[in-house]
Amino acid sequence: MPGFFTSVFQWISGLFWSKQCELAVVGLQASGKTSFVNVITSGQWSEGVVPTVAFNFRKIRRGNVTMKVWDVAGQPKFRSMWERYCNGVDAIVFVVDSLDKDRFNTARFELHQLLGQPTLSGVPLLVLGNKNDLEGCTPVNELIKILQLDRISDRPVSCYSCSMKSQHNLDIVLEWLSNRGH
Ligand SMILES: Nc1nc2c(ncn2[C@@H]2O[C@H](COP(=O)(O)OP(=O)(O)OP(=O)(O)O)[C@@H](O)[C@H]2O)c(=O)[nH]1
Ligand SMILES: [Mg+2]
Repeated sequence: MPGFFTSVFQWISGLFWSKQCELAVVGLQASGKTSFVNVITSGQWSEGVVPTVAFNFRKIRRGNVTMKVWDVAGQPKFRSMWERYCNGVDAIVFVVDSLDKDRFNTARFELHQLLGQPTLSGVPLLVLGNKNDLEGCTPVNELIKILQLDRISDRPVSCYSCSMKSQHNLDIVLEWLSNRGH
């Protein structure tokens, strides 16, 4: 019986507290953006993802939160599209391969170039240092320095080390995202 009351309470509170959250997921190619979207959509990890061409759009429901997700391609020829998909979202998710040290400078350049767009002023930013299941990954405090996240002062910024493969830290990532809903 308590279970019945709990679920009725959850249903009623869902009517009042249901939220919408629109996200754009960007970052260099092969950082794990599509893997992130797959895992939060279906809870399923799969090695067999193909590079995204242009973008994918997904709509998912997690508890009382409905998320609309733009998964944008990361290859150089697609990066000029990032601003268009980030415009008007509740949060930008920037995914970094935390092992790919050779491309950290490029990731920092592309991130700050994007955030400098006047249309994106104030949009909250979540940076994910992905692939922390692999040995040699860069810890979150180093990523914050390398990507110069401490210099961003015009918006809320968070950074987590995580893994789509092991799903480490995805609970706090989802919690952060649900708090961006309206
Ligand atoms: N070990 C490990 N591999 C991962 C993880 N996340 C993604 N990968 C692998 O990284 C590769 C690229 O993943 P994608 O999700 O396609 O990357 P993407 O950022 O969507 O790439 P583009 O669509 O080209 O921009 C794939 O081989 C994934 O299996 C992770 O957390 N751990
Ligand atoms: Mg992709």
